[in-house]
Amino acid sequence: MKRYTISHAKLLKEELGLYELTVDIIMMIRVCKIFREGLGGFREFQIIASAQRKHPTFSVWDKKKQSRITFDTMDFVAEEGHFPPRAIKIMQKKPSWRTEHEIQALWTILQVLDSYRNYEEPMQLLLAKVMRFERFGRRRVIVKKGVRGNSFYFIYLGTVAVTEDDDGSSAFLDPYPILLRRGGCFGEMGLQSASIRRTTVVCMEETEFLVVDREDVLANKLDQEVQKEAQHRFEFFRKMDLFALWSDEKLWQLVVLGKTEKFSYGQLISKDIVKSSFIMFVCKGTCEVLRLLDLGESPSYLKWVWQHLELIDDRPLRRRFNEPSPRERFKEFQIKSYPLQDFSYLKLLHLQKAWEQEGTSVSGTIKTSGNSLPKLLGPKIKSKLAHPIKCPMINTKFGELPKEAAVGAYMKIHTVEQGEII
Ligand SMILES: Nc1ncnc2c1ncn2[C@@H]1O[C@@H]2COP(=O)(O)O[C@H]2[C@H]1O
Repeated sequence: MKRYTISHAKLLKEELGLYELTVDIIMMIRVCKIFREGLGGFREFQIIASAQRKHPTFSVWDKKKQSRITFDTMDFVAEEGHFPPRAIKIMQKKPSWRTEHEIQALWTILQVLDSYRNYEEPMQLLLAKVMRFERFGRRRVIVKKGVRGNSFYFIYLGTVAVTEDDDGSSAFLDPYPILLRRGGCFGEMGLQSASIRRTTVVCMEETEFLVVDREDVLANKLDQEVQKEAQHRFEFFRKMDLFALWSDEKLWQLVVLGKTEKFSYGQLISKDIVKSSFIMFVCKGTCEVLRLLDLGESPSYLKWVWQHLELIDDRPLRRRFNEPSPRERFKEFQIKSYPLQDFSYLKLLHLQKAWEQEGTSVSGTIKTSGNSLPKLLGPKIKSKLAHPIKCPMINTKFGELPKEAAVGAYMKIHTVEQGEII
């Protein structure tokens, strides 16, 4: 009995020791976490704090506390483009701890982001309530293809690339990676369900994000707003003739793949629609498709400009631009005049044989009009400006062109109406 009592006490002591050790470990983890968070904030401050401050701080004597309170004005100013430190501080708080006033302040700052403004105001305020701030360096993978994810990201500063590989390395080798910049967003599917990521997103430079986590979305009833918006998109597609034969299930798959974007009057939607990887449906309003007629890309414009400049400058015209020889142009014309596919090589062989048989020379039959200058303009310009012109030049495909003469014009080629597709 005695022996049993001793061993029981020993066991109890051992268990207590284990308990104390566990408590110590938990305590240490908590302390480390607090330090980490503190240092994170300090690092952000160091990055953001400007090197040249005029009147960075001022202090007042607090009578109650009998101590000096120091106030750093730079806390309220962000270095150009960075997320303001005051907003970072608000975003470090739990959503439920953020006051109405703070949410309103965040809402104002976030208006610079196009993708944020796309949402209706109630949704914008809810997002401001739950967002957290993150900053990551170049090459950091934010979302990994094939991995389940439940966060949605707004880009406040910097650039990310969307890639098909797992580690995002292809973005640094690809001459034309898919890039998302300030004001863009990605991972929106993570808001509706913890879905598998379709692509990898990697930072191309130091990038600042505002992140929305799914658990915060659910806790703050944001999912209802997201659902409302998705329902709206579903109804829009349902009315379109194009999807008349699609089942509801298929249409929902399309709905979750897309997002609604708003553009103001005169705002550029896409610089080169041919290179865009999106299909756009116009839900409201109209937009215009313009074609740029870049005169700098036109050899005849270049020739025309130089014809006029040579009159002033008195230099040989042909030296100025790399126009192909008439023979080359004729060959190219004959090749192009063949219909069907690109059998250029065979066509050229065939043509050469034909010329050999006929014993004709192509250059003999073509005359260039390049040296024939407009007679009327000549004397007038010459008499006005007898000295050579010095002006900044740009290099084009066909030779040098005075910078001022590198002009172009946009031509409207189509208007896309509500319910139509780009
Ligand atoms: N071609 C693309 N252009 C821009 N963004 C894309 C493209 N493909 C995927 N994405 C975004 O990259 C994200 C990767 O994670 P998700 O699949 O959750 O959501 C994806 C989209 O938000």
